Amino acid sequence: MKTFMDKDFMLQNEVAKRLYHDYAAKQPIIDYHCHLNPQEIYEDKRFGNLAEIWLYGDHYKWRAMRANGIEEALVTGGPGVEDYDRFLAWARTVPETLGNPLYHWSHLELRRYFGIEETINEANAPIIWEKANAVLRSESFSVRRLIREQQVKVICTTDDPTDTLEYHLGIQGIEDFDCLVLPSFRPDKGLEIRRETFLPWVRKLEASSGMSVGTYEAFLAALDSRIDFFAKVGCKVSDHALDQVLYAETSLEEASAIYAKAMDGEPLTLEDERKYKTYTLIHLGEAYSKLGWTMQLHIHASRNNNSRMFKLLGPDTGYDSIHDGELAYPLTKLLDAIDAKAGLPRTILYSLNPKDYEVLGTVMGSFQGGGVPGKIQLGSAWWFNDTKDGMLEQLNVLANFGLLSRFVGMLTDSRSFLSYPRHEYFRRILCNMLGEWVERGEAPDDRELLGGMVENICYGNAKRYFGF
Ligand SMILES: O=C(O)[C@@H](O)[C@H](O)[C@H](O)C(=O)CO
Repeated sequence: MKTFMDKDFMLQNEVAKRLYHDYAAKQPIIDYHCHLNPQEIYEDKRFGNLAEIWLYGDHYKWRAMRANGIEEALVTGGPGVEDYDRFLAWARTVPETLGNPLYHWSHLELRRYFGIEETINEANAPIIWEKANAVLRSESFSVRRLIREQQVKVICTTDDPTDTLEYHLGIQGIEDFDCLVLPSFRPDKGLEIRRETFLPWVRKLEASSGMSVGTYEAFLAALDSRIDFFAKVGCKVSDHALDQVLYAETSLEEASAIYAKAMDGEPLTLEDERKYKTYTLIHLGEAYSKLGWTMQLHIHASRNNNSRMFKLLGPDTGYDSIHDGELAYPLTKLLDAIDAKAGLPRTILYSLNPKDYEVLGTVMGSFQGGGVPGKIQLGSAWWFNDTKDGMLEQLNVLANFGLLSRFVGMLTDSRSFLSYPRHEYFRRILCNMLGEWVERGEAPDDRELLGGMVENICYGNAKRYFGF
């Protein structure tokens, strides 16, 4: 019987062990999509205790705690609730998460950052709390030190077009920090024309660009000016949440009239939204293509389902789920329209719904080319799918429908600085899958072929693909 989480964790054969230890483990990390706060990197934040760094923003853990019957005050905090109380509630929950990646991630994080090998449970909570906090209090434990020690070479945060990017600019001036911290252009609030956030956001765009937004064409010009600003700060990636993929044939005149209705506070129909989003996304896709940026499309999330808790806690607090909806038709039409305008940019297609993988795996093939290896990517197993089974499913679909060897690999998509072991988790799963192919005689035991593939998927492909 294998020891829990030893050096060969999740590596079930000799080829897998060799591929991981000799190739994957040595590769630096490019985390091209996450939700880390650039201000905390710039200020080199230190953390007061394990609850602060582990529980303050991680809605993955919050969901598990709620499912375990932990009262909300101990999940997201409340009057009179001490940090240790929250940590103890999490320590009580971890044993119940066995089978969920949180069990593996939590133990990996204690090992990798704190050298703690105790099993997480209520009995061990005091010693874990004491040991981890002693490390957190040490002079060397800061955000930038964490990033450096994990060999993270690129971080792409998720940023609103109206953001000043002051901290990204500030980080560029830090001499002894060799990690690129780049913004990602995420204009969701400028696309959601039927939401109450739209008009206030347009005013923010007007202020941040210093440009008029009185007409739709002026709005697009203001957006373009923010794209240019982001590019000057080093941005190479855009990102869109397409909770539903909408497409409708339209024109500048129609989109302009819809924008004018929105600016006058008039109600819009779903058809209006389809047309507005279509024209705006085509415009943005053309801009991304001209800049050589990568366009990420995050499809089929159902967000903030619990309206009662949304009012209390806001977005990204663990009340989301997998959405479904029409995909093949609107997505192929949208991608084709962008491609016809200026050639599709490098595009990564993520879906939160694994039933979409085969559709995405074949849609990819309709738009490859331009001399760019892996130009269109099937995005890594996202959010609820970044489990062992979910990662294997995405890797197998990509291998069956496209070129696994050209995959740009894993990302953390996290708000926590302790999440880089998710890359290790992915790398171990990838190496074990390839090792199993060799063990079954389905792949040659060719060190150069397999080792090179592993190094590329872990790091090399992303470095070349994004142009970091
Ligand atoms: O980028 C997104 O929209 C999602 O990843 C979302 O931010 C979610 O809260 C998340 O981070 C899941 O890992």
